[in-house]
Amino acid sequence: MNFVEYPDREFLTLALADRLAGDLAQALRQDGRASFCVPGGTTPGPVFDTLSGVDLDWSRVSVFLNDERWVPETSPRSNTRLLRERLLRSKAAAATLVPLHADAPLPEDQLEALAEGLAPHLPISVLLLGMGADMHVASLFPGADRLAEALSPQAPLLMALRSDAAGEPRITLTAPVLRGAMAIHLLITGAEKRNALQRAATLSDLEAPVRTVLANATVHWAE
Ligand SMILES: O=C(O)[C@H](O)[C@@H](O)[C@H](O)[C@H](O)COP(=O)(O)O
Repeated sequence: MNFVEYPDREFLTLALADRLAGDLAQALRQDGRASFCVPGGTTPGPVFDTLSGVDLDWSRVSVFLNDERWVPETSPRSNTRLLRERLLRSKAAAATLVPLHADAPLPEDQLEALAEGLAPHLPISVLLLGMGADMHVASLFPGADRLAEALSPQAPLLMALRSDAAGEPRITLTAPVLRGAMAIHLLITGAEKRNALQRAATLSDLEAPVRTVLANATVHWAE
């Protein structure tokens, strides 16, 4: 793991957006297309704001979430809504959104169709992840009902998981899909998450699911 500490959050935002844009540009040069997998939650908004204005051939970039909360897009908890409002606008409006949500009561109802839509965009060229203070990434929560299966090398691309900490049911990319990314960046802020990351070193993957991507990740941190 490569740990990069920034003087403040604004510095982090600009430097990380620059790094992600560079990785995406490299993937476009190499493969003619790029896939960009991003987190929801509260931390990445400013990075999305900056990236959305970056000059890049966004028309050849597909964008999808690490995970989605099974709520309608009108909900303030919808990660898809966050993506549309903060990333897929300005220059990045030309990117293609690969959905991780559809209108159905349960994620299981749509899992197969969503996985079929996602498969052509894999492997992930550039992966950005957030992390909770409980050391979850995507919706791989410690204690989630099907966590062991989602961490296993044989896991399907997408799974529906439930855990008390998550609130609503989740749909999430699984560990092998996340680990298969060409470039992996983890964005965390604040002392609590930094301490959690240090603690993860002494725990198992089931206790600290973030471990599943750490070996090849660059961690970007600011207070
Ligand atoms: O839907 C989600 O909740 C996310 O994709 C999740 O994995 C997120 O990255 C972490 O929970 C950190 O969230 P914060 O940035 O809000 O702390």
